[in-house]
Amino acid sequence: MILKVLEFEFDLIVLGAGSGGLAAAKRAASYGAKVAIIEVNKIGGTCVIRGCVPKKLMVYAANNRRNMLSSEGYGLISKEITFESNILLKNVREEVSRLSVLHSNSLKKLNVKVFEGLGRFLNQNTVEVVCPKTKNILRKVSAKSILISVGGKPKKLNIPGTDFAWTSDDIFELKDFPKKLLIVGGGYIACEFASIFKNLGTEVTQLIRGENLLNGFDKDLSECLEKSMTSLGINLKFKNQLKSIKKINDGLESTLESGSKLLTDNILVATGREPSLKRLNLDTLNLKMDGIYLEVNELNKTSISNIFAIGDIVKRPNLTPVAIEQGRVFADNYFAALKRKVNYENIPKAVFTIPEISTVGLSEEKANEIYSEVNVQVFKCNFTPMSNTFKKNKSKCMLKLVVNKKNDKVLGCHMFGEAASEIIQMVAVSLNTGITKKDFDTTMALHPTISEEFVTMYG
Ligand SMILES: Cc1cc2nc3c(=O)[nH]c(=O)nc-3n(C[C@H](O)[C@H](O)[C@H](O)COP(=O)(O)OP(=O)(O)OC[C@H]3O[C@@H](n4cnc5c(N)ncnc54)[C@H](O)[C@@H]3O)c2cc1C
Ligand SMILES: NC(=O)c1ccc[n+]([C@@H]2O[C@H](COP(=O)([O-])OP(=O)(O)OC[C@H]3O[C@@H](n4cnc5c(N)ncnc54)[C@H](O)[C@@H]3O)[C@@H](O)[C@H]2O)c1
Repeated sequence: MILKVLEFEFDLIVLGAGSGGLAAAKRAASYGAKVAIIEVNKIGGTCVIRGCVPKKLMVYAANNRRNMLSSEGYGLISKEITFESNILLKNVREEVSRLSVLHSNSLKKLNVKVFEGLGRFLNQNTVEVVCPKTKNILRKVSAKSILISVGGKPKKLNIPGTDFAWTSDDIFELKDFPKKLLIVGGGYIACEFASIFKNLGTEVTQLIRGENLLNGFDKDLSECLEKSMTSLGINLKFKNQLKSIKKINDGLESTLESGSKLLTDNILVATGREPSLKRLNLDTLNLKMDGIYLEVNELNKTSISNIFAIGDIVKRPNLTPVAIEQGRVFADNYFAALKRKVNYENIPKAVFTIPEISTVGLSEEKANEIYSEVNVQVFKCNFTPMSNTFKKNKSKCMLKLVVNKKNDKVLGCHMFGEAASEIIQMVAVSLNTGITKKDFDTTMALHPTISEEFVTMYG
């Protein structure tokens, strides 16, 4: 019997040109694979277009204004600081477009074929590209393997008037900042935008369903952030929920579970994200699911052997570096037989509030749960950083090490304060090599810095 070898137009189709998809397409093409990438929006995905990058640029704006407002003690006196939000928003959009073009150009250089439109499955080797507006089918594309990297979208609240509220996607389309804003949620996006808007002059109320900010982070971090946000004048309302939204003249009236009402210009709902799988026509494939996520094995292979999935559609930390690494590891294994695995240990995380939060490894609570409280030792210090000496706002910083008493291994490192994210990136390297508390103690301090406290903390 002669087996017929199927001919496909491409070696790989990548669905979605975001953090993961771009990384995988570029790496696969660098091995000589014939790659097509399908994108329904701008090239770049959530991180570049409506996530990490535009958000961080806004954080820089907020940080600058905060410093300008509190620099009199340093002899820096500015009579009036006006914030033209339209300028910031326009500049951010221009930068994002520039980065999108850079990504497109690098795809071109690598001979990756870009199809603009919505990709959806016809079968396990074929995808059709559809115009999202007219729904016309533009093209059919086939490949030996397909990588799904379509990312996620914000969850909406199922309450009356929900469509009046913004999600994070809408923030980057604004022409101006609102004067009064209600933010719903206590996670990453809610805290980051509460900090951005408040530091740029908006009156902010934040509504949190639970008792703490940033559930799952070390308790000391969430407590530090709560104190700092309160002292900044953010109105934090815990153990309350949004029940309905009504449009009143130019504003929005929110009714809360407690019965009280709030009038603001706008509402930002930041209550989590979900995989964006609905438009892929996945019913034709019957892929196995893991709850709302696609089920994959450790090589990111789905239940169909030539289809892979990475990024925010799989049940792993939904962060850009994770999506990028999954994309690269997929391409290294599939196109260069490298036998690599993604290392999910000690993923550093940061919440870009002002001051910011960063963390790597186990929280004190998680370490106690795993190793039992008697085996865990905590080293912690709180102090006012020198940079705040002449400032009115004397925000403190907090540094913490969680150590396994039995073998002296550092299990977790947490920080609240300026440059916390920059510092924790380096600590993550050390944790991955199994650093002990003694290694910290025998490292010379760099003075005067905030991070020197990490090597001078004694129990
Ligand atoms: C406001 C915000 C701030 C964030 N800040 C950070 C941060 O500071 N640090 C960090 O590490 N992470 C951050 N993240 C998370 C990070 O952006 C995501 O984890 C990351 O972008 C996921 O990459 P991905 O490749 O899975 O998907 P995405 O980057 O979302 O890319 C998916 C792409 O697929 C496209 N697509 C969807 N469906 C189809 C289809 N059917 N056909 C064709 N194309 C399709 C989409 O248009 C999109 O471009 C943030 C997220 C948000 C929302
Ligand atoms: N700095 C960063 O790395 C960064 C920044 C932004 C987003 N992200 C990524 O994007 C993801 C999504 O961010 P996010 O802030 O939307 O999600 P999140 O999971 O961090 O926080 C969601 C918040 O909404 C609350 N919530 C959920 N359902 C609710 C409901 N029905 N009513 C009221 N509150 C509700 C949760 O208790 C939680 O406080 C993050 O988990 C993270 O992976 C990362």
